Amino acid sequence: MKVQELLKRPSKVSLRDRELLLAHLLKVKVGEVYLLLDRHVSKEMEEEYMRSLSLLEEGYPLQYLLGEWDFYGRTFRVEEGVLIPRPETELLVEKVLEKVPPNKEAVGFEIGVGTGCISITLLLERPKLIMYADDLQEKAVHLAETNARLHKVEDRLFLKVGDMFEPVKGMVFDFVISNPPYIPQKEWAGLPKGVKLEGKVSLIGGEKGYEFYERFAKEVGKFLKEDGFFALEIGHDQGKILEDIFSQEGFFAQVYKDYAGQDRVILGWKR
Ligand SMILES: C[S@@+](CC[C@H](N)C(=O)[O-])C[C@H]1O[C@@H](n2cnc3c(N)ncnc32)[C@H](O)[C@@H]1O
Repeated sequence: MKVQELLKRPSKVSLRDRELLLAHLLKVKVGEVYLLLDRHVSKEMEEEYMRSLSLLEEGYPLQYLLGEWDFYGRTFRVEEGVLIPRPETELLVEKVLEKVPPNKEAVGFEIGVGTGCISITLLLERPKLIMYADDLQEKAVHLAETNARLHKVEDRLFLKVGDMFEPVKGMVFDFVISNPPYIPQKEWAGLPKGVKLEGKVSLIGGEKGYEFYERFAKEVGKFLKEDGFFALEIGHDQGKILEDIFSQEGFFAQVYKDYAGQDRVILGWKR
């Protein structure tokens, strides 16, 4: 069977995802699939393609099938149970890059490192930066270590398993960053099956959804230098409530919307 026959097989999986899957199996870049349309594929590859296609049709995430996904123009390993990097999170990275000049020697801390896509991107964009990062899940910390080695920043990323600020007690930072879980518990049941594979601990923020920020707001002040700041990804409708929470704890806070016009990032400073 030829590549073009595989690609033409009717499926409810989008053409783009089928191209990505084929590129992965053929070990080429996605743009090169169309140069190989006349290539014959082995029986094994045909079977693997069909097996993968069935999984995708059942809602299994393409990213977990591929074992990798792109964030900010770079490729990161991904694994079930750890959040797949999202394009929306690039805005959080951009806001921090705007505030940390390219040659500044700064030290940052990320809570909930996941794949490591945020910290590793910041380290690659800012060569004098040092990052500390933690995650409740050991699996995430191991994955972030793998990604840090892949991108050769392992000597500037200090990782620990731990809860929120516990692994960095007594330290102060130029900034603290996080893309925490922020979905309310009641929405869990309605999430697509594939999204649930990213794990409750990655996604669910508590009954209200914003419990992480309430805890964070009470503690972050102790971990920021006088001119330090924090930057957090937030849910599309959480801007107002979070501005109030941070203002009550003595911070200036500003909400930024994403390209779809939804609340997406909050930045804050000590007053
Ligand atoms: C939404 S995911 C973000 C992952 C990654 N930073 C990203 O943006 O792709 C949230 C991560 O925070 C971790 N997490 C949740 N609560 C935490 C806590 N209290 N302390 C440390 N990590 C936590 C989860 O295990 C998960 O990996």
